[in-house]
Amino acid sequence: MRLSRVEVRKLRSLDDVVVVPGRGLNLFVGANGAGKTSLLEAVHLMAYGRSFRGRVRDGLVTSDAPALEVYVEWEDHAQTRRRKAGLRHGGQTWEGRLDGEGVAHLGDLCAAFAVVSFEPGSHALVSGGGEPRRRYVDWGLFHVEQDFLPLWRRYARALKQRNSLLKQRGRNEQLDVWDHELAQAGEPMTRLREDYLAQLQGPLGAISGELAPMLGEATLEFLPGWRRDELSLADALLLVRERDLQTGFTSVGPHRADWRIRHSALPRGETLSRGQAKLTALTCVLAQAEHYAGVRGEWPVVLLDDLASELDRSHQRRVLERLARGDAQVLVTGTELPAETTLGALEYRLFHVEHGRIDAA
Ligand SMILES: Nc1ncnc2c1ncn2[C@@H]1O[C@H](COP(=O)(O)OP(=O)(O)OP(=O)(O)O)[C@@H](O)[C@H]1O
Repeated sequence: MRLSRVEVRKLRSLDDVVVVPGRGLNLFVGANGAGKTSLLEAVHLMAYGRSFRGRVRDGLVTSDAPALEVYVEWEDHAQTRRRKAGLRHGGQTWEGRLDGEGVAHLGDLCAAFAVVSFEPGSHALVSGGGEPRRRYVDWGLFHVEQDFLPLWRRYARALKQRNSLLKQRGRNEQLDVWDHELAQAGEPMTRLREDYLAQLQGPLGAISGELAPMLGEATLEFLPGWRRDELSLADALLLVRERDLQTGFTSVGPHRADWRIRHSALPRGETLSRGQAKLTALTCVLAQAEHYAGVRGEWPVVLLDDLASELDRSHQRRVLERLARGDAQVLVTGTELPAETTLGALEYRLFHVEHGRIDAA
C-alpha cells in the first residue's frame, strides 16, 4: 500500500496542506509544534477512524472550524489500482467517500486502507492496560481474517444485552439465551485470536532478535479472558452469573482477553525499563506490519512519530533498514534530519514543516 497523495484541511494547525510522499522513506522535519504529528494523525485517522492521540472530538478539528477534511490517494497492489478516500469529520457527525462512493460505516474506510503507527504513546501496548493490546490483535485479525469481524460484532452485541439484563436483574432463562450467544461467538473468536498471536510469533522473534537481543528470546503468551484450559466459555459464564448479577457486568470472556510478551533474559516479575518497553512496543508494531505483508502481499503504510526521541541512532538505523528491505512506505517525523550514521545509504524524500505548512525540500 503506497500513499501517493495526502490532503489535509483544518486539522489542528494544518489549515490546508497537500503532500505527495515518495514510495519509500519520507522524512518530515520541523520545530516543536510545527504540525508534523498532525500530518501523521490525519493519515492514521483514515485507517482507524480516530487519531492515535484520541478521538476527533478531543481537539483534532482546528479551533473555530466546523470540521476537518482528509483526502488520500494510494496504490493498492492487491487490487492493482489507484484508490481514493475522503473524510469530513466534525467530531460528532462525519461523511466519508471511498473510490467516489459514499460509505455507511467508518469501518469501510478502515478496511480499505491499512496503516500501522508507532508514536510516543505506543509503549502503552506493553506497559498499559489490556485495551490497547486487544485493539492491536483485533486490528490484525480484522485485516487478515474475514471471519473475525462478524464474530466480533455478534459477541459485542450479546455482551451489551447480557450486561443490560444483569443490571435489570433479568431472569435466568433470558440470561441463558445471551450466555449461549456469547459462547457461540466468543469461542471461535478466541481461537482466531490465539491462532493470530501464534502466527505473529515468527516475525516477532526475528525482529526482537534484531532490535533487542539483550532481552533474549521473545515469546507471546495469550490470555483468553477466562480459565479456558479448565472450562468452556458457557460454563465460565454460568459459574460467575451470581457475582455478575451483583456487580451488573460480565466479568469473564473474550472482552477481558489479553496477551503479554515474555523475554527469556528477563526473570519473571522483572519489569522492562521505559526504553525497553518502547523497543518491545515497536517490535510488536513491526511484527504486525510484516505479518500483514506476508498475508496480503503488500505492506501497510508505516508511521513513525518522533522516532529520534524514542530510539537511539543505532536502533533507528536498524528499524529504517529493515523497513527498506521490506520495501515499505514509511513516514517519519523529527525535529532534525537524522544523522548520516542513521540514514546510511537509504534514499528518502524530505519535507520541511513550519507553522502548519509542509513543503517538499
Ligand atoms: N484544535 C486545534 N486548533 C488549532 N491548533 C491546534 C489544535 N490542536 C493543536 N493545535 C496546534 O497545532 C500544532 C501542531 O502540533 P503537532 O503536535 O502536530 O506538532 P509537531 O510538529 O508534531 O510538534 P512536536 O515536535 O512538539 O511533537 C501545535 O502548535 C498546537 O498548538
